[in-house]
Amino acid sequence: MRDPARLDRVAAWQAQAIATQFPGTTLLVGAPACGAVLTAFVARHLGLPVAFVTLEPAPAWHRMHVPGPQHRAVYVDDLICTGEGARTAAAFLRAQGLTVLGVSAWISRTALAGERLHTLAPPPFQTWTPHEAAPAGPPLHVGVRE
Ligand SMILES: O=C(O)c1cc(=O)[nH]c(=O)n1[C@@H]1O[C@H](COP(=O)(O)O)[C@@H](O)[C@H]1O
Repeated sequence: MRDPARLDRVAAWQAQAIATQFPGTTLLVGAPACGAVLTAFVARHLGLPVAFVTLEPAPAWHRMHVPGPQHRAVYVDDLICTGEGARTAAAFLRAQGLTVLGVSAWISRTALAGERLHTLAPPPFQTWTPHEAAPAGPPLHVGVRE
């Protein structure tokens, strides 16, 4: 999402969902790249600290914050597609001694069995074919898979 003000509105909604669905959360863990940006926005609404994971070449903490094992963490992302990233991250957090309360996302293609998943909107994804030229009217989705 390119507009920070709009991102913040969704982040506020996601923060409210996390407060309701995952009470007792002490840390938000952001997915790589855009997930990290989103997570910082969400955390600001909850007054919680953040940490970020990198998944390639192997799961690791981003050096900005290596949290202790006492945390009760929620993994935050915008979209869950195959669920592989979320699963890998959750396994990493547990291996680091943290308690994983669940995963919060906007929408997911998978139920993410074995993890507690909460999404802002129900499945399924709506998928668009990228357009080269503007269609007769909005919306125009360029290079977007989901
Ligand atoms: O840009 C992306 O990484 C991305 C593009 C897209 O169209 N769909 C999509 O799910 N993603 C990201 O891919 C990650 C989820 O992929 P899975 O690990 O397959 O569930 C999330 O971090 C999403 O933000």
